[in-house]
This record gives sequence, C-alpha cells and structure tokens, in this order.
Amino acid sequence: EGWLSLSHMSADISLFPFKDWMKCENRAIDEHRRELAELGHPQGPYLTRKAISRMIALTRGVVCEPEQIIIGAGTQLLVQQLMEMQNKKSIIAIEDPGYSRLYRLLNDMGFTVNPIELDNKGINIKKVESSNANFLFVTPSHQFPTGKIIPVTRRIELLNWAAGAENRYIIEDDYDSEFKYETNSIPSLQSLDRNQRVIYTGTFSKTLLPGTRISYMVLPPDLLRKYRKHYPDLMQYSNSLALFALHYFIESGAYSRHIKRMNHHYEVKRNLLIEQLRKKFNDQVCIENIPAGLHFIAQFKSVKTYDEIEACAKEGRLELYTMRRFMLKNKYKENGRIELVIGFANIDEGEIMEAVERLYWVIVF
Ligand SMILES: Cc1ncc(COP(=O)(O)O)c(/C=N/[C@@H](CCC(=O)O)COc2ccccc2)c1O
Repeated sequence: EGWLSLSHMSADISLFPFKDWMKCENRAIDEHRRELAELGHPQGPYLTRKAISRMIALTRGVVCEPEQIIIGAGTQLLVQQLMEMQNKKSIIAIEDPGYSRLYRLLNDMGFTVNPIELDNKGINIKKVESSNANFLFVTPSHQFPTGKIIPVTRRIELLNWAAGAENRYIIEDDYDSEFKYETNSIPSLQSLDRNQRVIYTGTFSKTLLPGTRISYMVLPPDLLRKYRKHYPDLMQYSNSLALFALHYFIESGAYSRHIKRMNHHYEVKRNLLIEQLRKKFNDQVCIENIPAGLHFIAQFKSVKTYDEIEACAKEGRLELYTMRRFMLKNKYKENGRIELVIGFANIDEGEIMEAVERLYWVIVF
C-alpha cells in the first residue's frame, strides 16, 4: 500500500480557503493594476508591509513600522541578505539541535558558526557568552526542532547579552509561532528589546500555501539604513500579485479565521497521534508534551541505530525524520534511545492508526 507521512516538512492545505484567496487575488487585480505593471518597492508593497506590521503587533507584540519590514521569498534568502552585509569576521551562535539548512547556509557564506547546546530553558546562555559570538540565531517561541519555549527569564538574559557589547544582534526566528494549543504564545523577544538588537523573522510558509514562499524580516532602524545603503538596487523577490492578495487576505480577517480553524484542526490530530503512540508503545515511548507547532519530539527505547531506523522507515513506506537531521555538532547519543521528529500536518486522522502500526514495526522489529 502507499506511503504514509509523519514528516514535519509540510502543511495541511485541505482546509485552505481557496475561494477567499481567489477573491483577494481578483481584488488585487482590480485595484492595483498600475502597481502590477511596475517593479514595486524593493521591500515589497507598502500596503502588505503595513498589514503584516499591524498583525504581528497584535499577535506577537512586535513593535515596528512598515518601513522596517523586508518581504522576501523565504527565510533563508532574507538571512542571506542580512548576513551578506556583515563583517565576514562575525562569529555566529546557533542552537544545536537546530535548523541545519541555516547552519549550512551560514557556513557556506564563510562565517565561523558555533553550534550551542540547549538546557531545559533553551539555548545555553553561558555557552553563548563563551563562544565570543556577535550574532545569535534563536527560535524562542517554539525551539526548532525540540519545541522548547524559552521562558521570560532566559529571554531577558539573551537581551542583556545582546546589549552587553557593540555590534551584537539576536535573530529571532518566530517560525511556528501561530500554532499554540493550550498556552497562548509568550510575546516575542523583539517586544522586550529596548536596545534595537533583535531582528525578527516570520514566514507564511506553514500558515498559507507553502508554495507561495512569502517570508519577512523586521530590521531595527540602524540595520535598515545599512540595508538600504548596501542594496540600493535590490528588487523584491516575491510576486506582487500574491503580496497584494495577502494584504486583502489579512485585512479581511480571512487569515486570522484560517489560523484559528487550523489550530483546532491540528490540535485534534496531534492529540489523537499522541494518544495512539502512548497506547501502542506504553513505557517504550516518552513524549514531552509541549502543546505547540506542527510536530513534537518522541523518544523511544530501541536497540536499533539511527541508520537502521531510517532504513526500516523507508522499507515500511513511512516518511519519518530523526533528530539526527538536526544535530549540528553533538554526536547523536545512541544510549539505547532514539529521538524522532513526529509531524502531524501530513497525515489524515483516519491514517494515524496505520502510521503508528508501521512505526511500531520500524522501532521494535
Ligand atoms: C527554523 C525554521 N525557520 C524558518 C523556516 C521557514 O523557512 P521559509 O519557508 O524559507 O520561510 C523553517 C522551515 N523549515 C522547513 C524544513 C525544516 C527541515 O529542513 O527539516 C519546514 O518547512 C515547511 C514546513 C511546512 C510547510 C512548509 C514549509 C524552519 O525550520
């Protein structure tokens, strides 16, 4: 029979309001024909940046003007533009386990990148200090991939670190912040920053259609001046029709209605999957129940190596990622336990039982 997927790398678009979206695209064509004929503002249409700045002020406490927002076709591309204009001798600290694509991008750009381990409150601030980094990349609202939510105490420590010397910045990647199932999300790091040292990035990859590739970055004023000087001719990398449509989609309330609907939809699948895993694996599985995001980490007792697990998953036609994908420097420990990143966006409720059966076969046999 066919493949089943516990991948974290997808969004469930079965409930996407395509009719609403089409209406917004039609409005964009009717009301912005002239702008569609031009190249447009390098940071993206002002109207869309205004809608985003009002939205993240409401939902994440982010304080910014539309002028500070740069829209781009993906977080990586925005980070690349940001780091391109920095001193090549800059030292970067990044969470480990963490976002391996970003780790590779920053290494390929020639920076010294120091993977920093996590403690129970998120990135280990002592290790950040001793790494001599001046750029710190964190995912505070839902650490990627462990899901840890950095408490306010540790957020203050991070901000004090950033304020502790010249040319220190924190890049707050607020990925996945829209999906919170019990707690409502802690305000952003950027909302607590009084020294203009936090660069905030967000993306619509998981809340709209992943293919639209619309992400954004909020620069503090001094970095915005530097950006505009460094990139006098840069043209935006997103498509204006989608960006004008997005403006209407947000302003009409369709976006926030969609997020609410998806939160409920995902919470049902998440609870069912956790319940089935616990029923099937009993004390063979340990799930740290952090009620957020579109995946969770599950730790399994298993004599198998990560290689064997990954090979068995393929054989069992189960798309599955292990924690190994995100371990940047630390050798993954094989002390009789393996950790899996269990995504639930790509599986239907009716397939969950079968997926858990296949997973049991992968882990145990
Ligand atoms: C930490 C973090 N920050 C930002 C992003 C988003 O980047 P952007 O789409 O360029 O804005 C990702 C995407 N991470 C991706 C892969 C993670 C991995 O490699 O294992 C998963 O991305 C998607 C998931 C669902 C639907 C669509 C995309 C990120 O893991």
